[in-house]
Amino acid sequence: MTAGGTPEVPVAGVLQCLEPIAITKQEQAIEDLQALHAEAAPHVTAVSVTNQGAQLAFWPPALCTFTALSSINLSGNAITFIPQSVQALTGLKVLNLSRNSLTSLPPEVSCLTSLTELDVGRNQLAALPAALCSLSQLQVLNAYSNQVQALPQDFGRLQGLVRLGLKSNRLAELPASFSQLSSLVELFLTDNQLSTLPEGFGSLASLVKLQASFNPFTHLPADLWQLPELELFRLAVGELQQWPAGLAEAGSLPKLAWCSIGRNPAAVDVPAVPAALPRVERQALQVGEKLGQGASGEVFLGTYEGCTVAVKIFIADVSPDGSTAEEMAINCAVQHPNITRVLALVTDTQQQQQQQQGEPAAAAAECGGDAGAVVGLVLELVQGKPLAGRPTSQHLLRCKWDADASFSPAAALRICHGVASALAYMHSRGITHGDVYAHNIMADDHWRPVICDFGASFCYSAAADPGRFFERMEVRAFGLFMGDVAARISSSSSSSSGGGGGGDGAAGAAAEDVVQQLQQVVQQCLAGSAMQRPLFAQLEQQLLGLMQQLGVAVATAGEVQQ
Ligand SMILES: Nc1ncnc2c1ncn2[C@@H]1O[C@H](COP(=O)(O)OP(=O)(O)OP(=O)(O)O)[C@@H](O)[C@H]1O
Repeated sequence: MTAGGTPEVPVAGVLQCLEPIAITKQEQAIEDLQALHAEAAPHVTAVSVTNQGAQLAFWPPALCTFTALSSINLSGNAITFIPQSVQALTGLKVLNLSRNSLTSLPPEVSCLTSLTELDVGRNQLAALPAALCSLSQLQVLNAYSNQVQALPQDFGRLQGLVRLGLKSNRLAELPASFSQLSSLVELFLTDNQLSTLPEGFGSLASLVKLQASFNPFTHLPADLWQLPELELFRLAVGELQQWPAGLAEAGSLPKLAWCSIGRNPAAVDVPAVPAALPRVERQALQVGEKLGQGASGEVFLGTYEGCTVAVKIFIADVSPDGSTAEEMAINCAVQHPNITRVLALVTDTQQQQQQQQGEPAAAAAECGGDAGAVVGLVLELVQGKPLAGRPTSQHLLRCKWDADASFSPAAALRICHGVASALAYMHSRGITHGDVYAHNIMADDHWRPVICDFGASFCYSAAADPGRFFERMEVRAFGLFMGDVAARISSSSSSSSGGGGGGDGAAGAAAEDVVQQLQQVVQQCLAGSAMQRPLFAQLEQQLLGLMQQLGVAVATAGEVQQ
């Protein structure tokens, strides 16, 4: 508990004084609690009792006498209801009640007129009260993992909402007023029962991120394709029969850069995993240090047939952006020097037996219809690390780069050329990566980039996409990536290798000229009209031309070729 100007106070002790019966376990005790309460109540601005091992069985009513409170965090307790007296907390701005046992919210929440953030995720709410809709200051509402079946009809009155989390509920439709949420930037609808979105959805003029995979969408409103700011659209695993043709020509979704539509009838089936690909039993693999972890799996250093490799073990049979089986199948289908190479499938016979006996098991996927519980991939080890960190909610859809990340002109060109080459290869086979970000691109000592993570990838029919919308969309993601790399070019960078590192005099001027040209290529990729963007094959050639101007060699696996 913190109070402006007063020392930090162990909150569990204060709450014990206020509501002895509310705490089932108590780990701390302090002296003279009554005096402390009397002194502290008017000043305390924040209370946090969370994950301390001391579970609150219910909301301590006396907490509502702390009228100076602006933040309450009671997440991870066993609270079943919020008392009516909560109405006194008119100055409360942040309320976190996630991971409790709430079955409803009282109408008195409408009195929390200063509330800007409300987190009621992972409870047992069957509905959100209509009273919530009067919270005009509310910017963040998180209600993921509940059992909400419908939103109040007036939901659109929440016009200050910027971030709305409704993942893993039972929503079958959204109210018509939803289109009035004009400030909404991030919307999470993954894993509901939605078969469409309301007409007028295209009025969400601020929407940048729309996560809507794992819904039985059969159709989408026509105006959705006009969303002017939408950059990320996840729509995997649904019933969508057709992706509208002509989106590129119509100037639709001008800022879309990341998309996934895998496992919809509108996508093309992924290729079968080659039968000749070796399989190795999980128990027979030597696995060591963890190299990384993402939403879909954990990656370890391992040994396979005497070679050091990376072993990716999937943590569930679905990932936030699609299914693990499709991710594996697509990764197996692509072979390119700038794409992480699959050496073998990892199987788990024990797990397969458990599944056959009807026991729950961890991730296991049928790859291409062939038998066996495939739980992971043996991958060629990339000697290097991801170029940047994942985007955080603070950096909405933009990777987190180290403050000192810098590239020589040569290194930057090698990276950009390698990625363009890999994406040209993928799109020539009708595959969209779907997640082109610096955090999914690793680079080795020679600045050979390697694209990994096919969790959002999908196959499409080039014939049904004559304007090449999917490719031009992904060119925008590449342009954003390339812009980040170009912004970190320094002619004095120690990343220089293979010539063309800049330096003094004529060489320096040539490097500067090339960097300027690279910036122009970035701008072409970011063109507001998709049809004006170049395709990856052109980009690969343009970047190769820049490398040649600077005398830079293409970096390939294990060697640098002139
Ligand atoms: N072939 C490889 N060689 C070395 N390290 C690797 C390799 N593949 C992945 N890694 C490491 O493991 C991390 C996670 O891998 P990956 O991005 O494939 O997982 P993910 O669960 O799909 O992630 P995301 O949350 O982005 O979907 C990478 O960021 C990287 O650090």
